[in-house]
Amino acid sequence: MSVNISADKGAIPAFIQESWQRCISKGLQPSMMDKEDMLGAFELAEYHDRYAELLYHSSPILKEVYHSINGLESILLLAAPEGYIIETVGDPAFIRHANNVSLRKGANWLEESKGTNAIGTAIVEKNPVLIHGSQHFHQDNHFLTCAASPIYHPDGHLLGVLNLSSHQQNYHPFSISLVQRVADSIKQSLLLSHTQKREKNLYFIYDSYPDPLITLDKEGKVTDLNSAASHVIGTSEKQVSNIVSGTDPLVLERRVSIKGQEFLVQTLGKNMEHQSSVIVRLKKQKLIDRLTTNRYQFNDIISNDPQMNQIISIAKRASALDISLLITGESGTGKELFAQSIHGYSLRSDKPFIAINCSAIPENLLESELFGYEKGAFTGAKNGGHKGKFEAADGGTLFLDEIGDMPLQAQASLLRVLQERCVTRVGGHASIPIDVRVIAATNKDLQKEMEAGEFRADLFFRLCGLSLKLPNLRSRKDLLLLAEYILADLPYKSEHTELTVEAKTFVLEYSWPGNFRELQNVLGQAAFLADNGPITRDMLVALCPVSSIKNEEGANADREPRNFQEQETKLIRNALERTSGNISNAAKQLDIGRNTLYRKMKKYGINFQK
Ligand SMILES: Nc1ncnc2c1ncn2[C@@H]1O[C@H](COP(=O)(O)OP(=O)(O)OP(=O)(O)O)[C@@H](O)[C@H]1O
Repeated sequence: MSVNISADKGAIPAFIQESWQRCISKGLQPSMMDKEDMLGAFELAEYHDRYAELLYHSSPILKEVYHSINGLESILLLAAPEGYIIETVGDPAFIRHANNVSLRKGANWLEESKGTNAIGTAIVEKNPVLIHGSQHFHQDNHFLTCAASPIYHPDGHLLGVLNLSSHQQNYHPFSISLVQRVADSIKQSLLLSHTQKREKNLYFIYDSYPDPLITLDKEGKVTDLNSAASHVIGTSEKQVSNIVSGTDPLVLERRVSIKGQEFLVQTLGKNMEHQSSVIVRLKKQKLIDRLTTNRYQFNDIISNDPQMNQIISIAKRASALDISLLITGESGTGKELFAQSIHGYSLRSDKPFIAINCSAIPENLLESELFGYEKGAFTGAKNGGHKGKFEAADGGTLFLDEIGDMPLQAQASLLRVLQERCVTRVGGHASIPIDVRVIAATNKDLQKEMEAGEFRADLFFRLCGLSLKLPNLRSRKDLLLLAEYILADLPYKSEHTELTVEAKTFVLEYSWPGNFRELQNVLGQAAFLADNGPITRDMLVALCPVSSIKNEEGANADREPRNFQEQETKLIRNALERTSGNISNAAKQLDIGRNTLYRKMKKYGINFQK
């Protein structure tokens, strides 16, 4: 046969003409088959191993389909993506004909081997194809009519090809849709088994998760608990319900006490597959201290605020010097974040970072926690004695959080340790040398505390080799950036989780007394409330105490902007003030284009003078 593409053009589908062209360009000849590419028994067995999952899911389906088309003198074949036939089910009489052209297990039916044919061309086209009679490139195959469909793995890669072949006089228009549907059934079967495996894995993770996990339905009824939860709480439905009762999916964290142990109850969010259920995690709280491994680095500090950036650069320089540091700032401004980053940036970074919250430890235990104790030092002291935090932090950094709350007696002992660079355990005599850098932090005004006689001035000067005062959130110029960062980091965000213009105004106007932590908490709850939609001003207002709205513009600021225009005008004025009238920067902060900003300034009659 000579392949006359132009003569047949009208009747022959374009993809077949293209296939013929490929065959010709590879030097194939319609009248002559190339040498057979046939797998040996051993290689075929290897293919069976490689495609065991496909064979497992398709074999029963192929048998069932064949059963329903039995009598049509046909053969169903499964080929690997490499073109080799790995499974056949068919009419014995037809199988003999098929054998004559190597339409059998082990043979390769890529276009390179067999010219235009349903298996090879479906692999090229990545779509179901029908190749009928003389549309086959090789003359020997003209007696066939074949339909083939690719089978895709649930993750999208080509897993094989399903082919139905018959005598061309038995051609039936349903053949292509039949192979397509069978290929789909095989894919569904694979998908189901993958989902089941995934669910099993998820359940395994849920059940073996080290913290107690409890699942609640939308009415707040307990539907499941993992092994850790049954171990900690017991399996009595009443006990479990008591612990989670009142769990509001919008309240992300609260504390409970179970058998004398403190737990943080955290709502992990909606279970997406069962829209309305909620998973609650109980996280064990260490009351006394946090033996923190160093977690944060300077890179983790989000900032586009000039003042904050300057503090970061000072803190980096101070990291290298082994001086003591005092970090001050309101609660939630990032004092511990800085302390950890400084440690991570210093030459002590491979040594321990130990944090201790001076306000969380009962007064009579603070010294033994800091300096350790010898056996029998006090009632309840462990027999072998105990290392204190100074010894535990040896070589590294000790972070004394809430130093402003340290009792005076402990302050005196701390001063001695800092001066002598040695600790003596409570109840002991030996002086143990220590090499520890101290970083202290407080949200109190130590100056006032000193004036009131509550804080020792000599200790203050010891601690304050350098002081870093962290700005509060309301004075920062990068509030919207922080908000964006927090939203982007939420596990349950969607592409629509963003602040509306009015909500952005609110973020800029609210005074955020709880600083970063409050912003994080409010946005986390709002995103949850928004249920994958935009976060509105109303949602934020509902989550924040109204009394904390900033009051910057004298008498007029007593009231809320009345409408959208007023809000937008205020938002624009604020942005221009913050950027000293720099249009590009203001537009960037507002997340709008420069031209839009000019247009809006004109519209609202804003004439900002630098
Ligand atoms: N600029 C920032 N970038 C990224 N995360 C921040 C930033 N500021 C604060 N945070 C985060 O806010 C939370 C509170 O920070 P941190 O605990 O360091 O504050 P703090 O000032 O020590 O608070 P407190 O005085 O209540 O102990 C932490 O999760 C911290 O990671």
